[in-house]
Amino acid sequence: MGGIEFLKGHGTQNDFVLLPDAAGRLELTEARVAALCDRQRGLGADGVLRVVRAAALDIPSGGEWFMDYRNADGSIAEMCGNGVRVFARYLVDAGLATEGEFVVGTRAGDRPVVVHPDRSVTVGMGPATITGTSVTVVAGRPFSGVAVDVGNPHLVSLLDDDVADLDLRDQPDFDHDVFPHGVNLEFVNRLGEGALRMRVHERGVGETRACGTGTVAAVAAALHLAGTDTGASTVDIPGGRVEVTVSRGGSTLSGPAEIVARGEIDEAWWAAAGS
Ligand SMILES: N[C@H](CCC[C@H](N)C(=O)O)C(=O)O
Repeated sequence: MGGIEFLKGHGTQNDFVLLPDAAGRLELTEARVAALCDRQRGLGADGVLRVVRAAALDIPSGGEWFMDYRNADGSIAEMCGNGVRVFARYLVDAGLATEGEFVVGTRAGDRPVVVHPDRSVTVGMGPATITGTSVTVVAGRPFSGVAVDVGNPHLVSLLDDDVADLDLRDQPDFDHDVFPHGVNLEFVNRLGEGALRMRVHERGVGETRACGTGTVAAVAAALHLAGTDTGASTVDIPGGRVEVTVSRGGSTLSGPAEIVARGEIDEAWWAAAGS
């Protein structure tokens, strides 16, 4: 009995299980996503990227393919920047898209991508909108932050203390009135002109080694605090380095994307994991 095709990939060590499912037939329950992402019981990942034709979902999209992103806890998020890079990489490797420019559909809207010959990918990340300020509490210490909407919600705290010293093992507290649907929390050091360092505690996942939408939020927040809304920066995350640009017209994220493996999920495991 055949299994269910999957691939494993990552963008700056933010890792994903990809599920080719052109017709959208897989029953992707929260329980199944959580079991797939479990690093002992399942394949292990920060999230799942279902690869489905936009037409199969009746979602108006300028792109042929839609990225159905799920967080490791099974929750749905509007957008995943590192995920789009890996998704685009897969489409080109699978011959479903041509290297160069094309569009990927997401819950946050269409996202133009450029898959470069060196296997890196640039994503048009849309607007990064400053929506206010709020506070987060990490291991008893409060930090003020800038709220940024990148299609998904972020709170960016710029610190003088080295972000390496933060204990992010537990979910930092945040204001649920400001973020009723949860929030991704970024902690950032300025390294100098056009260079940031960041760690992130992701909504629906926990601390990850990278967060694409989070790096865009971090650059937008740093620019805002410097009194502008346009600029570019590298962002060093535990999983590597990305390049971000932010302007009034939108934002871009550039970085590596790798497909690591492909295989089959056991049908009996899939059935049992679903409930
Ligand atoms: N955890 C995020 C989604 C994934 C974001 C991150 N993996 C990225 O690369 O943007 C959220 O719930 O909004």
